Amino acid sequence: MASPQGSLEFGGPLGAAALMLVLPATMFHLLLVARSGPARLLGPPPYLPGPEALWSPRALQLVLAWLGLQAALYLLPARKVRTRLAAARGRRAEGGLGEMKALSTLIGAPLCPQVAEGQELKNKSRLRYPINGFQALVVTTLLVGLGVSAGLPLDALPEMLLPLAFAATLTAFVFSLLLYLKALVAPASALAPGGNSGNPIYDFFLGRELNPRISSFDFKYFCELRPGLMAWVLINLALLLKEAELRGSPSLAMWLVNGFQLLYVADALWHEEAVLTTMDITHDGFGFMLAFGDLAWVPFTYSLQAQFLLYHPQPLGLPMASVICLINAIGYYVFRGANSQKNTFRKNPSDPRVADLETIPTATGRQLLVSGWWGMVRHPNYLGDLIMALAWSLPCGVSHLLPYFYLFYFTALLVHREARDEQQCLQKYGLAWREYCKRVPYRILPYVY
Ligand SMILES: NC(=O)C1=CN([C@@H]2O[C@H](COP(=O)(O)OP(=O)(O)OC[C@H]3O[C@@H](n4cnc5c(N)ncnc54)[C@H](OP(=O)(O)O)[C@@H]3O)[C@@H](O)[C@H]2O)C=CC1
Ligand SMILES: CC(C)CCC[C@@H](C)[C@H]1CC=C2C3=C(CC[C@@]21C)[C@@]1(C)CC[C@H](O)C[C@@H]1CC3
Repeated sequence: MASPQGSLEFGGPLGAAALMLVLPATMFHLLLVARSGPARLLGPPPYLPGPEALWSPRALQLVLAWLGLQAALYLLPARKVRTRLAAARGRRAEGGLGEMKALSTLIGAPLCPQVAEGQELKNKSRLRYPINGFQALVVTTLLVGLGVSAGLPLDALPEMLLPLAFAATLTAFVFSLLLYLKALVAPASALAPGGNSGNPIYDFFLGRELNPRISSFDFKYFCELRPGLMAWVLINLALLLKEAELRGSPSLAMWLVNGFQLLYVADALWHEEAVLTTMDITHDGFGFMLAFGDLAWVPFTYSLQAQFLLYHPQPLGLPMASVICLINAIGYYVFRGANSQKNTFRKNPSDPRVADLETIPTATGRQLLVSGWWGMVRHPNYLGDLIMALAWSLPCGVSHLLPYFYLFYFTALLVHREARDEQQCLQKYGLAWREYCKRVPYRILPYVY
């Protein structure tokens, strides 16, 4: 996508083409290396898989069935809410509270919005999004639990990771192609600020349409949080079950990795609405980068630590496990504290939890927080996320570099993301942003960066 200055990002068409080869190749390299004896991150892969090791119609069926299940969970409650909304609209005469009560009684949930509005679009309209990701996680957990107790061989999944990753990559590629074609007939107002350079390779990679939808089904929002994140924890669980089968019980290290990453995914789905303000939803088009990232990269590389532990068991004593839990808790505290503080402030600046914080006014009418978490560094949420990333790798010991891949990749991703966000904020807030940078000089790590 073009940066606010109009230059192309990610190294332009050449960079985009290279990334489209390097990212899937890296994912397959990691999958192969994690199960090899030496597990060397930087060495060559133990072997090059032939087509028979990659292609499996069954794996493709599983990937499509998984997407179908998640799509159904995304749609079903949303439809209910929409019809109920219509019913609730009929009760407007009762006033706002009456409407909320009617809604919550109908959906059997506490008083909480089940549909959220996104940021304002170019044409001044706002899209509506179902907020039912956490429910989808609960239902998926119940279904998987039922399946396993009925004999579903979840422990067979670790052996299928290679063909599953191939099927997910293929699906992401075909999906991105369809999205590219769909954008050809989309109105100009539906296109993303970037991803429309005129170069087909670059635009295919970045994505042309901002919020591709069919009816109320929003493809980008759906993919960002559900199939990939939930597949990640499902793969982790399958690896844990496989370890229990091989060694009698799961190791403490495997428990920690599963627990930490489940917390992270459940937290993301619990705070699903927050994703509506991320640059992925508000700024980036939906192309190969996000489709591959969401559907293949997240489940198959973010589960690397659990993959590593299955083939390379690591001793972990209780004292060290406690220290690692403390590191994860600190990371989560910073990550959640910072994200919630900003989200609360953006929703309602006079909320008592944030009303006392110091702010900088901007010409847009919005304010920037300059005390609290956002007065410590300019991206405290990234700092918390990185501390958690460290805690996810530590249970794997220090004998191998491989389980630290996520930490290295994530540092690079967040440094790059932070730079893109700075550019966008500078464009949005101008002098006020410069003032913020002067008052809060460090980006992610206090006194270092
Ligand atoms: N695990 C993974 O692979 C990934 C995880 N993440 C995580 O997702 C979360 C969301 O990250 P991301 O979408 O990058 O962006 P952020 O949540 O950091 O949001 C950045 C936006 O926040 C607003 N903002 C910045 N500074 C201030 C301030 N001082 N006061 C008020 N508002 C401010 C600006 O938007 P505005 O002013 O318009 O509100 C800015 O564009 C993070 O916790 C991140 O760590 C992100 C990417 C990948
Ligand atoms: C394939 C490339 C290397 C880039 C892919 C990037 C994607 C994997 C990430 C882009 C932004 C993401 C966010 C999350 C997951 C990873 C992707 C999709 C979260 C959902 C993770 C949980 C957090 O609580 C919110 C994040 C929002 C952004």
